Amino acid sequence: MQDIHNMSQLTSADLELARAFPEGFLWGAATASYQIEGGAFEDGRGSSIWDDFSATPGKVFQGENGNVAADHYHRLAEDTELMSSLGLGAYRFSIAWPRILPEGRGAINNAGLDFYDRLVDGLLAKGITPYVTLYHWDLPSPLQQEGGWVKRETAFAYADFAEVVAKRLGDRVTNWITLNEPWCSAYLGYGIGIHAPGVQDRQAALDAGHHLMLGHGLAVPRIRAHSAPNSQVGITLNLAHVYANDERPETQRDVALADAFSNRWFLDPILRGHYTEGFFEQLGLNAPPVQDGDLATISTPIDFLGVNNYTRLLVKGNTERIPLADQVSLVAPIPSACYTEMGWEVYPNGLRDLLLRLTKDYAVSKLYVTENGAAFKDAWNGNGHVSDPRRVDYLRTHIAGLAEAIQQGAPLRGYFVWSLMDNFEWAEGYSKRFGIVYIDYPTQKRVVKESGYWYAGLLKAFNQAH
Ligand SMILES: OC[C@@H]1[C@@H](O)[C@H](O)[C@@H](O)c2nc(CNc3ccccc3)cn21
Repeated sequence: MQDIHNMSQLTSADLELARAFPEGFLWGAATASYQIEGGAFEDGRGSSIWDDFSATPGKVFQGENGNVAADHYHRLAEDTELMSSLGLGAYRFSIAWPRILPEGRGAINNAGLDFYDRLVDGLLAKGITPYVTLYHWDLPSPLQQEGGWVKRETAFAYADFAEVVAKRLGDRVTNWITLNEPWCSAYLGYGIGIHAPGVQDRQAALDAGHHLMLGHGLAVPRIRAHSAPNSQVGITLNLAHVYANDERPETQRDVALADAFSNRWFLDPILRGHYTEGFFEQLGLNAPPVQDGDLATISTPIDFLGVNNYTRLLVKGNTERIPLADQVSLVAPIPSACYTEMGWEVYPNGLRDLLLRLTKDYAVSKLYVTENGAAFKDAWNGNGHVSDPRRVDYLRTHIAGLAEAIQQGAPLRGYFVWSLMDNFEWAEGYSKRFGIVYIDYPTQKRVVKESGYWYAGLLKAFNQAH
């Protein structure tokens, strides 16, 4: 891979931005197993709920699936070389539970562990620090057949899975993320059913959310027991700062509701040891099946909070009726604002303000932005690189917000751009591209985008400044 650092077109302001970050700040990129690996039926891998969901007509854009994806399963050497050429300090990836325990529990598939062994060793050989997400939504199908995350037993199966992986990789992996976005797993997967497993039952979402958090709490000590003493364990939550569209009382009321549903549902149990007061009533639902000791387990101390953020929430109070927490009306698209291909408003200050709120309201010792990025209409004409100026601007403005947050006291230790490469975007299939590297799926060619050159240049400037 040619040295791509010299091709970046950084402005003098970009160089100054790179220098604004403290020594030791970690720059990385993130992916997830089902979204990039492919190799869906190889070397003993079992089926996941996303294999099943993708195979269900009407669930995924054009019936697309992760059978091949970006074929990462067969391209470890090429892709780790690509990461190295970008100058990444870290790489966040997830473990496919069905590769390790095809039945969800019981028999271990060593070929699955061998794949991640090779990946970790490849990263370390190139000086790239692995950040391992143990669960990024690909629950083994047999566990869903028993009820999945609405069943308490799944939390215990997850902790067993986490220990199997930590036993194999814990001598080399020192950065662990138990879950990616339990809010999405619970609400999108079990509440409104637009993600796997496609259940539409809001009470089930609460129950699943509780068991996901229980699994997190059960797994933390199991991971620590098999990792080096200097290891750190955290969890990644998708969070968004909530803004009021006006000063009306109903807007203030709905801002609190939106914050409870979007953020505090998981922040409060994990970091404060209790659910938000009145939360279940605000949803018009029953409490999940909390057992004695659960909240103590869920709030077991963690070393960092991973934050996935892409946009903000702008709330306009509803005067006609008092909405339920998950039915707050958001402000319609604003003519003067910019939106990504996902329909998400581009609002860089939202990431800064979110990090400052977390610093102010929650006792987090360390924060990482474990995902931030944007989908735009990227095209490649078959030669040269891919021009994606809107993504360059998205990254530039959001990263500038990180520097402000650090300056104002946020204990931010690193940033992972979503994503290293274009990939399977869940129900959107391959129609949405988030990568800083373009994937030409018919040929599986990797084409660094303008944003990839820019990010590589920023990382080089940062390294030169320290
Ligand atoms: O949608 C982009 C990424 C996705 O590819 C990742 O797998 C996932 O971790 C991820 N989370 C968000 C933010 N959360 C979210 C909220 C509503 C719908 C979908 C995602 C964005 N993304």
